[in-house]
Amino acid sequence: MAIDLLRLPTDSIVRPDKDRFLNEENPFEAMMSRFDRAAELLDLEPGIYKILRNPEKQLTVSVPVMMDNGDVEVFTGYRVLYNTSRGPAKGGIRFDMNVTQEEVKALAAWMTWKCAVVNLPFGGAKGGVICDPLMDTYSMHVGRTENAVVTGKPVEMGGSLGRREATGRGCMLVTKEALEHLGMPMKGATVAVQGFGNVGSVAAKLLAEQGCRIVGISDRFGAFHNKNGIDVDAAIAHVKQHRSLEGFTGGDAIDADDILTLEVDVLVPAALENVITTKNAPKIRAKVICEGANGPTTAAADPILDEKGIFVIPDILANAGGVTVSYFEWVQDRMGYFWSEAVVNERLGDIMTRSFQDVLQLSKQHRVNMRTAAYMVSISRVATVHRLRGIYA
Ligand SMILES: NC(=O)C1=CN([C@@H]2O[C@H](COP(=O)(O)OP(=O)(O)OC[C@H]3O[C@@H](n4cnc5c(N)ncnc54)[C@H](O)[C@@H]3O)[C@@H](O)[C@H]2O)C=CC1
Ligand SMILES: O=C(O)CCC(=O)C(=O)O
Repeated sequence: MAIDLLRLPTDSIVRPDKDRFLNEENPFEAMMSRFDRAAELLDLEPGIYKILRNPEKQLTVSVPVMMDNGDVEVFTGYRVLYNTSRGPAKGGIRFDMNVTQEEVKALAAWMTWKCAVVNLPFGGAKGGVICDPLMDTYSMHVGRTENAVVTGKPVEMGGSLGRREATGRGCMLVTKEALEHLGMPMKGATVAVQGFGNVGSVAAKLLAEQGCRIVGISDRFGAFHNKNGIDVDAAIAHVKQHRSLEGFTGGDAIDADDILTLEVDVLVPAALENVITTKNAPKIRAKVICEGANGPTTAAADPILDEKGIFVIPDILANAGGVTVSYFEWVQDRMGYFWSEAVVNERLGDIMTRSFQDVLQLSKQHRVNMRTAAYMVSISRVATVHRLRGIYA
């Protein structure tokens, strides 16, 4: 028989010490400490608090793959369904040799909060496995073409126009909102971008189109500074030709770490987790940080950025443009009717702007930073559905 967690006395809850970071770089702990802060401010009831601190389901799988040479290799993969109360668990699969279960758990939780902060009818999940994308294999299993099951597909196969640019576009849109809120003009605002792949290069291009001056860019192979403004199209063309920024001549080469500490209006970390830590946070000189990557700032670095008065647009909001257009892709596939790129971008704009304003309003109301406010918006939306559907739904 199920115990009604809501009826337990509050003092039976052991809340972890929110100021204690066992491992600054453990992404799941980072997620949890932010979750705890928001849950406390929301005065979340004990039952829902406990439910939301744990993934619904975790699976470890062995995936057999027939290699090109005919040999069969078996790869380990993880799938974490963090929460499905708001809808099917959305979240891609990370293909990487270094995936860990803790990382997949954190990414699945972030997908839950990300989908909720932009109010998509999805829960959150993530997977990690080492092989090529699976849509053909999945379609083979179900005996028909299942376009709606995989998002980020080529447009010719049921993908959405605008998906490739969506995450970078979302970064540009929330940066625009943030600068307007802070009374800083977009035109002439200086920007540094770490990571020049899908998210970073598109964010740089779209911010430049809005009048910003991109003074620093970097990727795994090089970092460049140009106080007069980098020609972003030339940098994109360079990467297209050489597959990296190495050898780019449109700026002075600088140390890779220095991209994060340039004196700029806006810093866009769009490469990796855990790049802003207690070590370098005191040296960061940006006024606004737009987190294009998932988890670029450690939880222990948050208070340092707060003390410096840096306005951080948190990852679960800043990079939610990608999952939003993936949602649009799912909707279009289910209808079998596809929107023009202008319609996709307009609807993305509506969602990103409204979500930014929802978070900003709560941040003012509770006098908390944007990250805590974003978690509060998400957690309260997920918690509401648990209450409406019954606590165990
Ligand atoms: N692509 C998407 O739609 C979304 C991506 N994200 C997150 O954004 C981040 C970037 O994703 P993508 O742009 O799609 O990946 P990508 O693989 O296209 O680009 C990654 C970029 O980061 C650079 N990079 C890697 N290590 C670096 C280092 N040590 N220093 C500087 N640059 C480094 C790479 O050289 C590359 O330019 C990831 O954290 C990803 O999880 C989040 C939401 C959606
Ligand atoms: O739903 C998608 O397209 C993936 C989005 C994603 O991986 C993320 O937001 O971290």
